[in-house]
Amino acid sequence: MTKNKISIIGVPMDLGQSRRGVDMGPSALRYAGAIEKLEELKYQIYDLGDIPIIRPDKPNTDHDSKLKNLKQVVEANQKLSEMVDQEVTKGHFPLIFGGDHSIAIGSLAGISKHYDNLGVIWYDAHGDLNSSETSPSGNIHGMPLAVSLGIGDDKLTAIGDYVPKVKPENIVIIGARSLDLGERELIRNKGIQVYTMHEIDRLGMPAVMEEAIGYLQNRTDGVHLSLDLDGLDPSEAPGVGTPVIGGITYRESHLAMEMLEESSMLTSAEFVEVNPILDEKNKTATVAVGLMGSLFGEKLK
Ligand SMILES: NC(=[NH2+])NCCC[C@H](N)C(=O)O
Ligand SMILES: [Mn+2]
Ligand SMILES: [Mn+2]
Repeated sequence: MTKNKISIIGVPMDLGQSRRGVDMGPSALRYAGAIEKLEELKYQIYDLGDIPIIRPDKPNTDHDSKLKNLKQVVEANQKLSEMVDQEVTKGHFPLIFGGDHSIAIGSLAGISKHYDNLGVIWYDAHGDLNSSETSPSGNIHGMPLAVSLGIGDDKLTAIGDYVPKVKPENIVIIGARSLDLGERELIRNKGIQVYTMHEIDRLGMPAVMEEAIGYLQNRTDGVHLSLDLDGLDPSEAPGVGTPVIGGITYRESHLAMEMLEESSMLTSAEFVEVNPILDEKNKTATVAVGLMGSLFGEKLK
């Protein structure tokens, strides 16, 4: 990692989807020793705590767009984008703890204004490329990557006051195995680079990461890692709200993190979708903290 100051921001958000528990993700990650691990690796940690999320009395749906809890998701992401922006301005590495994946809207809004060509690695079973028209669920956690491309509800795309946040050719999706029809169409039309489980099985993780890193190195001036724990196989990361079998293994994920750290290209990261209520003895947060170790330079010898 090029920076030695890390700013941690927790986002206890579960309003981008319908299962309770993912709002406890930041606590679970802290409980699993995230801060201690990074301190061991000699980083200076600035823990900004968790941002307040206003929970409505009952889940609400926007009448025109069927999006769930739109108002609260917009407010939280606006706040997150401002905080992230400040930390990047200070020269710190922003590390965001989710929360459901809708928080990537705020992370990317805060980070990307500092780069001409921000690269994004989307490590996930899903594409999160839906809009209100294509979403099967109305869950905003299935939309953040589309929103960052400028596609979706104006209230979401306008966060941070500029559109779009990322260019399709600067995105690499890794681990996809559940893509809705509209998402596939968008991937095809925009030429987004996707390594599905098919490519990971066929080429192997080392070749996939080498290719992905080479691809981004040539075209970006910073790279954000958005790691959804459901990218991993649910046998190894069971504490997630939308598990999909046939995922990336723990070992492959460690290797991916190590290769990213060797590339020194990463400028920000987030770990999302940890749901301790659905978990087994905090296994998923523990896996996430292990991966953070590799991402930030922990070595076996
Ligand atoms: N971040 C996630 N876990 N996203 C899951 C999205 C699932 C589905 N594609 C949807 O739009 O509802
Ligand atoms: Mn996912
Ligand atoms: Mn996701």
